[in-house]
Amino acid sequence: MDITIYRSEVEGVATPPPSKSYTHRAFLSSALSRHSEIFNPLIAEDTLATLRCCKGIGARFFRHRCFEFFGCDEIKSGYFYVSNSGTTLRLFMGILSLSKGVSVLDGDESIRRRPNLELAKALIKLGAKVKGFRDFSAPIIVGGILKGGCVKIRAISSQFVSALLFSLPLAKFDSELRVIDVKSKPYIDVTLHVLEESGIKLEREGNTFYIECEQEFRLRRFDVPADFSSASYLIASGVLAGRVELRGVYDSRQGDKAIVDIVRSMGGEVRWKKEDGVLIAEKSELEGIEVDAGDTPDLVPTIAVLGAVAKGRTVIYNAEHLRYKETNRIETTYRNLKALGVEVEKRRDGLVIKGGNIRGGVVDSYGDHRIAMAFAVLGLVADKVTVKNAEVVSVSFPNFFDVLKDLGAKVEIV
Ligand SMILES: O=C(O)C1=C[C@@H](OP(=O)(O)O)[C@@H](O)[C@H](O)C1
Ligand SMILES: C=C(OP(=O)(O)O)C(=O)O
Repeated sequence: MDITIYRSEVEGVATPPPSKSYTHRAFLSSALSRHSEIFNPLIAEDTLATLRCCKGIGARFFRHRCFEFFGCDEIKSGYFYVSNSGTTLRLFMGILSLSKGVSVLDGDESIRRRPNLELAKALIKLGAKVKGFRDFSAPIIVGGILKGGCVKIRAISSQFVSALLFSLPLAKFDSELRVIDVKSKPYIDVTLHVLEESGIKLEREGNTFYIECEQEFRLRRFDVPADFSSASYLIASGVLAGRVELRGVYDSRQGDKAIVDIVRSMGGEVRWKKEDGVLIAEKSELEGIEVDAGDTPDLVPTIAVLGAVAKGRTVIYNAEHLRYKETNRIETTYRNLKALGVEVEKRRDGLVIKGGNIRGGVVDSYGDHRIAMAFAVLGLVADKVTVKNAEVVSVSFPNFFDVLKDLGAKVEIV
């Protein structure tokens, strides 16, 4: 499906979808706990993949006013299809290595390109059996049993650390996990938050985690907060093209709440009344800035489109890990900016964007939800932008185009 966004003003109230990262973790913890209730989870393709995998390991759940879970007695092995979701793949690599049987994990074309080498090596060192192609990209075969112990991991993805933090509390022996060169750190805090709520005990000294063995997950209830990566597209719409008031946006441990400070430092008018969960973004003149994206890789497409409109240069650095996402986002962001006439330079660890000159044109999501949403927002201030393969928004924000339309954007299915 291709979608055209015409230059238009936005004005109104919207509610961003629930957090994808929190939903994955809350579902997984519920699948490992006896009985729990998850309120306001994100229902989108990535989190449906996690739900399917939860069912695969033996959990049962019912959807009524919330998701009510009855966790598995023992972790079942089998065939697990994670669709497009890297988080699901990594979390379940850890969990399935606790099962006696042999499992196969696979996903779509994009998942098959994403590397899992360091996680596979750590799991093998701790007693699991893992087999896969070069870089241990999917399809991967995972078998037990993860025993625990000491391991050091170079974390080009924080998801490797999250996978170990979720699985090692169920291992037979205590573990010591030393993490080096970690990227996307705040996602580890999100993991620790859900583990705390699940009654899991672990100690942290800097980048080393000490994890007790043979623990029990005891999540009872979890309320999923709004997603700040998804909110970033709506905030960007407000500062570029009118006024957007977001509701239900309370504070949480998501690193991507940094979008508020990033937009402010570009000169954007954003007010966040945390206690009320209200965030207002209003049209402003933006100026280019330098952004360290080490902790917030998912914000990069949003920052890049803001940089394309801002006066002066926007430099995004410390973002090598963008190469290992749904697409190589340094490349796909670069290509789309070029297609819209923006002056942009690719670097090993990011992008340099000279803002100001955008023309309409055709861009491609390349099958990446964040690229589709960020470039749709740019359409609000260009003559006319067509986003090819825009249906991928279903991965994290299924009603994105409806929300944009309700805010007044001119959106047309081509
Ligand atoms: O754990 C998570 O929920 C995520 C971690 C991040 O990935 P990396 O740690 O691989 O950078 C982020 O990009 C992804 O969208 C979600
Ligand atoms: C990279 C992302 O997710 P995942 O790693 O779970 O595929 C994302 O949502 O931008």
